[in-house]
Amino acid sequence: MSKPMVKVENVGMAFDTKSGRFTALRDIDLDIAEGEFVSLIGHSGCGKSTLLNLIAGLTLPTSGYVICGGREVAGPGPERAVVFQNHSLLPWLTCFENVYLAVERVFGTKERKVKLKLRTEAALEMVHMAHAMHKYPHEISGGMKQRVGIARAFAMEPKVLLMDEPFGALDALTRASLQDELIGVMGKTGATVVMVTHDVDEAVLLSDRVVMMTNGPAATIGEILEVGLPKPRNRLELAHDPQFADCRAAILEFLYQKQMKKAA
Ligand SMILES: Nc1ncnc2c1ncn2[C@@H]1O[C@H](COP(=O)(O)OP(=O)(O)OP(=O)(O)O)[C@@H](O)[C@H]1O
Repeated sequence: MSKPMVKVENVGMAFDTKSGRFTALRDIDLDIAEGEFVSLIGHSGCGKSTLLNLIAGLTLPTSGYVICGGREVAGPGPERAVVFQNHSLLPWLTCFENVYLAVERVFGTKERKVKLKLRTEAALEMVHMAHAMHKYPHEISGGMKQRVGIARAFAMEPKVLLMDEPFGALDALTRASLQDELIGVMGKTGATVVMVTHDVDEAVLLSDRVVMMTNGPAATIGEILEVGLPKPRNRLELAHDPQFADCRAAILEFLYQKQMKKAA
């Protein structure tokens, strides 16, 4: 791998709780290349969000360090945009204004308003939300809100896009159409992405590599699967692809045999 975009080096994370110190993560080593799409998968509570938050700089590790774009992560920054499960749009702003606010924060000091508006519109068009850009969040569906959240993140042109179960709150059909849209957007932007998911099919469909985490406490990386399917991917074609089935089976085996046995 050429110089990684994200480097997680010997990271451990412990929380001080009422009942003492709780070690959530230990010995996490992970290099993510520029343009790579990596999913984090594992049983509930194993520490996927904790790891994503460490890369986002929302929390700092108790041991080891995280490097992004050659610099140590010491807090959140616009080069690492985060998309959460629940859109987190500001309810008093329209879709356009929600995206514009982020664009202005990142580019406002060096670009004119007309350019900022164009950036905002382009991001909303990319997720097919241009038609509803002047609507307020309460006027649009959950899937549409999530599209706006993704547009806002891409509009910031982050080096790394971090997504914590971005489609987890959506029904299966909306989720599938957003995954397909994300495949299209990825093809255009070549962004580096780290995504937390519980969905095995989603992980295989979208990822270059799937990082499988052991059960907590003191969770770590158990196995890493190289997906290797050519991109862009088409969900209908993959439904009959033996390589897709093998990837799926490898993850299921890790989650429901190897990890379940340990938990038992
Ligand atoms: N701020 C905190 N203080 C104490 N414990 C925490 C804190 N944040 C997370 N934890 C604990 O760390 C462990 C990992 O939590 P995390 O939310 O990262 O898991 P997860 O794999 O993302 O879970 P899920 O799939 O259910 O969202 C859990 O046991 C959780 O209770």
